[in-house]
Amino acid sequence: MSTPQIVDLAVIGTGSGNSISDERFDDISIAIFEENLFGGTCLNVGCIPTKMFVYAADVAEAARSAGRYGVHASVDSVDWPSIVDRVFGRIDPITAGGREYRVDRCPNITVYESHVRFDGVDDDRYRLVTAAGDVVLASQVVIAAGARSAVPDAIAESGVRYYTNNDVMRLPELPKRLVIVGSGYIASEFAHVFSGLGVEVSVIARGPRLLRPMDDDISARFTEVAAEQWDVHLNTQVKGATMLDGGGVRLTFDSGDTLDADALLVATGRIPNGDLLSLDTIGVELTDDGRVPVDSHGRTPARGVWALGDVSSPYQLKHVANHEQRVVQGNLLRGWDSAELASFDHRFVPAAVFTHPQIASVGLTEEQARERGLDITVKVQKYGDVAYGWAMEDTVGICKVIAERGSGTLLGAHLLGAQASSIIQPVIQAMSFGLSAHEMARGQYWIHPALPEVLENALLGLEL
Ligand SMILES: Cc1cc2nc3c(=O)[nH]c(=O)nc-3n(C[C@H](O)[C@H](O)[C@H](O)COP(=O)(O)OP(=O)(O)OC[C@H]3O[C@@H](n4cnc5c(N)ncnc54)[C@H](O)[C@@H]3O)c2cc1C
Ligand SMILES: NC(=O)c1ccc[n+]([C@@H]2O[C@H](COP(=O)([O-])OP(=O)(O)OC[C@H]3O[C@@H](n4cnc5c(N)ncnc54)[C@H](O)[C@@H]3O)[C@@H](O)[C@H]2O)c1
Repeated sequence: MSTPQIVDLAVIGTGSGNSISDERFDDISIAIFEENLFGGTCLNVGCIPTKMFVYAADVAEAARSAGRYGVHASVDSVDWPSIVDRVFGRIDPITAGGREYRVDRCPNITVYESHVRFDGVDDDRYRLVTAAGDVVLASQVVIAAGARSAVPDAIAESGVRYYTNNDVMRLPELPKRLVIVGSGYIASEFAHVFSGLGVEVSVIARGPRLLRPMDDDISARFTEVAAEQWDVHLNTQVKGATMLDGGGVRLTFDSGDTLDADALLVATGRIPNGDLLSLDTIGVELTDDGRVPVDSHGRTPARGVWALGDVSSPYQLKHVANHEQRVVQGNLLRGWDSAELASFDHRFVPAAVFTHPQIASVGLTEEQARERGLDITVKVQKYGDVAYGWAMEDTVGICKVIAERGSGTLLGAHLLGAQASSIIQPVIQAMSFGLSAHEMARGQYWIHPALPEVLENALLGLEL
C-alpha cells in the first residue's frame, strides 16, 4: 500500500460527480475516482450515444413511411460502421478531453483510475482504498457512483455471449436478428434503433405489457404499436440460453418454446453501485431497493458523506442526477450543518422514452391519482384530431392530461406520439410554477397549427 494521500474532498464517479469541482473548489484538495470511462454513463454508454442512434433510426423510419404522403423513398442500405464512427467519433474525444482536463490541468485534483471502496474511518477522515492499492483519507466524500446493468441469472449463468448498453452500440456489424430481454426504457429505445436500421427485433417481456410503470393508456397503446413493429413476446420468462453454432443464441422460455437470434441484448434494469463500496465500514446501510440513503439535502447517515444520482436517487435519469449534483455542490459550499441547505426538488420529474413513437410523462398516472383518492378529470386527445396531426396522417398519437376537478391543478401528462419529449415541456413548466389547467390553456397563445395544439385541446377538454 502507498502512503495515504490526505484530501479535503473525494468524489466517487465522473458522471454527474465530475461537475462538482468547479472554480469555487480550487482552494481545496480533491481526489476523483473513476474505474471506467471518464464522463460516466450518459456520455459514454447512455443518453447521448443512444439518442444519436435513435435519430438515425428515425430518419430511416421516415423514409420508409414517406409513401403515405405521396413521396416515394426507400432505405437502400444502412452503413452501420459509419453510424458507429459518427457517434463515437464525436463522443470519444469528449471523454478523452474531460479526462485530460482533470488529470493534467487541475492542480488541486488527483484522479485515481481504479475501483475504490470505503475502508472505515481513520482520524476523523474516511479511508478510501483503490483496487490498484492507493489509499486516500478524505474529510468529505461525494458518492456519485451510478448504476450497472442487471442481468437475470438464467442468462448470466448460461455462459452465452450477451450484450448490454455498454457494448451493443459498438457491435462490429448489424445482426440479422436481435433478441432483447426486458421491456423498459432501454429495451424500447434499442428495439427502435435496431429495427429502424433494418434488424429483425424480438422483445421478451416478462409481464403483460411493455413499459408497465407508465400510465396504463400509454403502456397499453405502446404495447399494441410495438407488436406491429417488432416480434413481441409478453408474459414470457427466459429459463435458459445456449450458444448456437455460428455464434447465435437460443433462448428457452418458461413455456418450453425457444427463440434463436444472432445477438442477445439484456435490458432488465440497473442496479445502483452502492453495494460495491463497502459502506458497512462507515456504518451506512443501503435502502431496501439498494440505494445509498440520503436526506433531501443529499446527506447520507455518515457525517461528511454525500450522495447523488443513480446510486442514491429514486430516479435513474440524467436530468435528475444533474439537479442533485447542483444541490449537493451548493450544500458542500454551505457546509454540512448549514441552516440554509438546498433541497432536492423531486416534485415533477419528467421522463421521455426515445422509442417509436416517442413517449413522455410527468406527474401522476391516472391510476396513481385515483389511488390517492383525488377527484380527477382526465382527457385523452388524439394527435389525429388536430391540424398538424392531419398533416402527419397520424393514427397513433395520444396526449393525456389529468387535473384535479374544481381547482384545475395539473396532476399529470402522458404523451405517446411524434415529438412527445418536446411537446410535454410546457406542462412540466406549468406544474413546476403552479399554473392551473385553465390558466395554461387560455393564458397564452398556442401557435397554430403546430403540434402542441394537441396539448392545448387536451387541456380544454378537461371537465374542470
Ligand atoms: C442506455 C441508457 C440510456 C439512457 N438514456 C437516458 C436519457 O435519454 N435521458 C435520461 O435522463 N437518462 C438516461 N439514462 C440514465 C442516465 O444515463 C443516468 O441516470 C445518469 O447517467 C446517472 O448519472 P450518475 O452520475 O448518477 O452515474 P454515472 O454516469 O453512471 O457515473 C458513475 C460513475 O462512477 C463510476 N464508478 C462507480 N463505482 C465506482 C467505484 N467504486 N470506483 C470508481 N469509480 C466508480 C462509474 O464507472 C461511472 O463512470 C440512460 C441510461 C442508459 C443506460
Ligand atoms: N430515455 C431515458 O430517459 C432513459 C433511457 C434508458 C434508460 N433510462 C434509465 O435507465 C433505467 C434502466 O433502464 P432499463 O430499461 O434497464 O430498466 P427499466 O426499469 O426501465 O426496465 C427494466 C425491464 O426489465 C424487466 N425485468 C427486470 N428483471 C427481469 C428479469 N429477471 N427477467 C426479465 N425481465 C426483467 C422489467 O420487467 C422491465 O421491463 C431506466 O429505468 C431509466 O431510469 C432512461
